[in-house]
Amino acid sequence: MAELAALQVLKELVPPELQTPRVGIICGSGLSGLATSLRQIVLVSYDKLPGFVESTVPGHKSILAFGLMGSGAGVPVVAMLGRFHPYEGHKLSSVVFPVRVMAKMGVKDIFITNAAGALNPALAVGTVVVVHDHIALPNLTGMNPLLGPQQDPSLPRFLPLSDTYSRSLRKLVFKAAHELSIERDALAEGTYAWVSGPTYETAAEGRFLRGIGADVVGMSTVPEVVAAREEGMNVLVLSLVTNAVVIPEGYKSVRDEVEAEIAGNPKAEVVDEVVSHEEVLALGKLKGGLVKSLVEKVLDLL
Ligand SMILES: O=P(O)(O)O[C@H]1O[C@H](CO)[C@@H](O)[C@H]1O
Ligand SMILES: Nc1nc2[nH]cnc2c(=O)[nH]1
Repeated sequence: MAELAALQVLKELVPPELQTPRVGIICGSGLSGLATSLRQIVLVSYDKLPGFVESTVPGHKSILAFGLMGSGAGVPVVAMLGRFHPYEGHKLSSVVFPVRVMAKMGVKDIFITNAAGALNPALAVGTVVVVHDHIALPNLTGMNPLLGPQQDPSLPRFLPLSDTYSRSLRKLVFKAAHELSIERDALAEGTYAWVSGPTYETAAEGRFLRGIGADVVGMSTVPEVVAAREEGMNVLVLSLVTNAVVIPEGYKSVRDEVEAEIAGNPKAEVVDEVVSHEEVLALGKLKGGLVKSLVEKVLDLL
C-alpha cells in the first residue's frame, strides 16, 4: 500500500504523541492561517513524503502540520496547509492521497475548508457555508476519484454518498457559532458544486449551476470528501464565500445597445465585476479568522 511509505517517514519525523491525530484539516485557498494556533507544532514538507505531490497554487503551502488545537489539553490534529487540485495536472489519486494517509494515521473526523464563489444571491461575500450536499459534474461524467481497480478490497466498491456530510459535525458548527456569538448571517448552509476549473464560470454556467441547485462553486473538496467517506471518516466541509459568481438576470443585447446609440439614446455601459484569485486570497486573509474560530470551537465541542 503506497500510504505505508509516507507513514514510515512520518513515524521518523513526528513525535509519538502527535502521530495519531484525531482530526484532519485541509486548508483552502488563503486559509492556511487556520493552523497558526497549533501548539507543539511540527511541520513536514510534502517533498519528504512519498506519494505527496506539490501544491503549486498561490495561497497553498506544500506543508503538513501536526500539533494540538483547541482549548485545554487540545485535540491532536494534522493539517494540510495546501491542497492538490486536478487542474494543476495532478492525478485524482494524488489529489486524495493525503486523505488516505490521514485515514491510516487514525484520523476519524476530517474538516475540509475551501474558498468558493457564491451562486446563491442570498450569500454575501465573507459568509461561511456549512456544506450539506454537493453536485459534482466531474464525478458523474468520468472524473470520479474512485474510478479504477480497487486499491483496498476491504473498502466498498459502490459507495453511497447520500449522507456524506456528518449531521452531528454540522450541528456542532452552529453550536460553536452560538457560543462564539457569531451573527446569524455570517453562517449559512448550502450545496457545493465541484467544477474542474481552472477557468471561473461564465454567466451562463453560473446560471446553470444555480439552476440545478448549487449555492456555492469551487474547484476542489469533492474528491477529498469522496475518499474520506470511502475511508470511513466523518466529513465536515466549510466553504468561505470569497466572491459572487456574477449571474446577470438576462443577456444585455448589443443590438439594443447599438440601436439606442443610433437613436441618440446611449445607455450607460454596465461593467460586470471580474473575479480573480488575488481577490479570493484577499478575502481569505480578511475572513479566515472566522473559519479558524469555528474550527477551534468545534474541536472543543467534539
Ligand atoms: O478550493 P480551494 O483550494 O480553496 O481554492 C479555490 O480558489 C481557487 C480559485 O480562486 C480554486 O482552486 C478554487 O477551488
Ligand atoms: N469555480 C470557482 N471556484 C472559485 N473559488 C473561489 N471563487 C470561485 C468561483 O467563483 N468559481
